[in-house]
Amino acid sequence: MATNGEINGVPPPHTIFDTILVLDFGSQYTHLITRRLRELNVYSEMLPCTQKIADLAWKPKGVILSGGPYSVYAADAPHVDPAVFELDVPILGICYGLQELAWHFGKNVAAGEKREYGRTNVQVTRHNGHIDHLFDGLEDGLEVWMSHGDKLSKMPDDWVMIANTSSAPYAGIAHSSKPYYGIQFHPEVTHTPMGKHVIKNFAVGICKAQQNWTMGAFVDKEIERIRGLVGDKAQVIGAVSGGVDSTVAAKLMQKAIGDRFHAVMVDNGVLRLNEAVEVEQNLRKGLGINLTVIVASKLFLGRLEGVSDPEKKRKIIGNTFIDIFQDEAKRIAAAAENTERAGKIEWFLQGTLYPDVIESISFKGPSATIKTHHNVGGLPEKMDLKLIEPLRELFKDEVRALGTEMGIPDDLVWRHPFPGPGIAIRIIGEVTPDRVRIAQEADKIWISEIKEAGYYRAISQAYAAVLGVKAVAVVGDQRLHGEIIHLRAVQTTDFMTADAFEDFSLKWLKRVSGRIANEVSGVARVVYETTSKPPATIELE
Ligand SMILES: Nc1ncnc2c1ncn2[C@@H]1O[C@H](COP(=O)(O)OP(=O)(O)OP(=O)(O)O)[C@@H](O)[C@H]1O
Ligand SMILES: O=c1[nH]c(=O)c2[nH+]cn([C@@H]3O[C@H](COP(=O)(O)O)[C@@H](O)[C@H]3O)c2[nH]1
Ligand SMILES: NC(=O)CC[C@H](N)C(=O)O
Ligand SMILES: [Mg+2]
Repeated sequence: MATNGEINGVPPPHTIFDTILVLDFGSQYTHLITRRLRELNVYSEMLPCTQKIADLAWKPKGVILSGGPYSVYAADAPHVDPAVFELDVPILGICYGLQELAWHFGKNVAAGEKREYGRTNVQVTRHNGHIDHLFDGLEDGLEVWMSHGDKLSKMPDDWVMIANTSSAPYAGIAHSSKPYYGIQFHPEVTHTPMGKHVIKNFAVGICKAQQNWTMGAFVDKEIERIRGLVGDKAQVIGAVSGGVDSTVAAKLMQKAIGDRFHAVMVDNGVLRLNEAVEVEQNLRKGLGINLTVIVASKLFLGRLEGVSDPEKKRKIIGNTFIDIFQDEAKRIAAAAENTERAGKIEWFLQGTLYPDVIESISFKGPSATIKTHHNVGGLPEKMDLKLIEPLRELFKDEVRALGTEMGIPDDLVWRHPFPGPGIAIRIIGEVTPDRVRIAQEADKIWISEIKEAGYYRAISQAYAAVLGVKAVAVVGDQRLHGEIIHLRAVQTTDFMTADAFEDFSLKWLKRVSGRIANEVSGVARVVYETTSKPPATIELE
């Protein structure tokens, strides 16, 4: 079925902004192509390579075919719908994408003698006396990153070579009369320093896509879209943690439908120190969001008593959260029945981001199972609510830019992520009220010192945890058998891999450790973790 995702006559971004369609052949870098385009303020969406062009009810300004692990000549290799060549728009093939174009036009791709992997230099070549527009401004060549084993055995008819390397004659090819291009290198990775320039030449120079994708342009259109979707009466409910995603999504809802959006925050007793009070201040007073905070620390800590297994802790917290949220939703719904200006609660707000969407639609080959995403344990289905996901087209840095655009203060927009199960997975062993207090107080000192030293933004996530084994210390001539505080600070771009932050001096760490040991009662020692992920994970449990 052809659909452009239009709801109540309100069009989605790909019908408003010039859009470059990225077709994914399964490369681990495909999402980066989309990222680079967005950074150039060109809107881009990714779809799997199996996308039928007839099912696409919007027209892209250009199409990029990504890299991928297959060999185009293999029997089970994925191929683009040939209708893509009838769209009459420019096409750029990257790596597998180049090979796919060559295969379509000439079936002349074969296994190379050896893999070409790593950095190399590309020379830009002239044909008809000039270099190709794809390489405008790159006449002197460029350093690129390659990762392929197959190669073009011969140029297809009607194609010309536009770039080469010392070992590969076909680093760049172009159709002689149509705007079709192929490059064997990966312009989307940072190891190709001028790669973004090549992508810009294609998207802006060749496809003529407008560079008008900004959060300033997005915000008004999204507010209109939400209003169209929800209508004049329906109400929306959403779980809000005070984290970046839910806060930005909540602010957008507040701007669109005011108090018909109901934000619910649950104080589960394992939040950061004073977090619930601060979130309430920031969201309700600062941002005007219709927020209810439910204090349920006793219920959560009661159910966690005697539980040491991390997965059990997660389950208990998740289930308790759902119980509380459902009760609150019923209460809000009952109250809503008596108001004239508003209707039923029909929607559930979820802060799904574009990486979640990409993860669930990316091409993983014939045997792939598609992953599903639930931020809050399948609540909307259980409660028979429709899902509203205003951030589902955005990457995290776009969410931050959108937050700033809507006047959300920097310390909220740049806040480190905090896991749903909170401090419960930062205490090894049983979660007791005293251990929670120790973790919270130590974390407060750790984070405030990090902020004061100017490290907060350079660090992706930092926290203090309780190791749950005791050590001996001497405090005021008294023997203390106390807790060991574990400090963690990591740098990461995607939270899949991470490195321990290494810019702290030992002197600075010693001072902060001293503060924690002296100021937090019950602490005997303080350690800083240097393990990266993998093998470790970011959280302790
Ligand atoms: N204490 C809480 N009260 C209400 N909702 C919560 C709470 N903890 C988590 N949630 C819900 O779970 C979702 C997922 O949390 P997640 O940490 O992934 O996102 P976030 O908190 O919005 O942003 P960030 O990734 O910056 O922490 C939140 O968006 C929110 O809807
Ligand atoms: O909402 C959440 N519920 C969880 O159960 C959970 N476990 C880990 N995390 C967060 O995920 C990122 C990666 O963490 P790990 O390296 O520990 O797996 C980090 O940002 C973690 O904080 C969670 N977030
Ligand atoms: N990175 C890629 O797209 C590789 C394409 C193809 N599998 C090759 O090895 O040549
Ligand atoms: Mg969070």
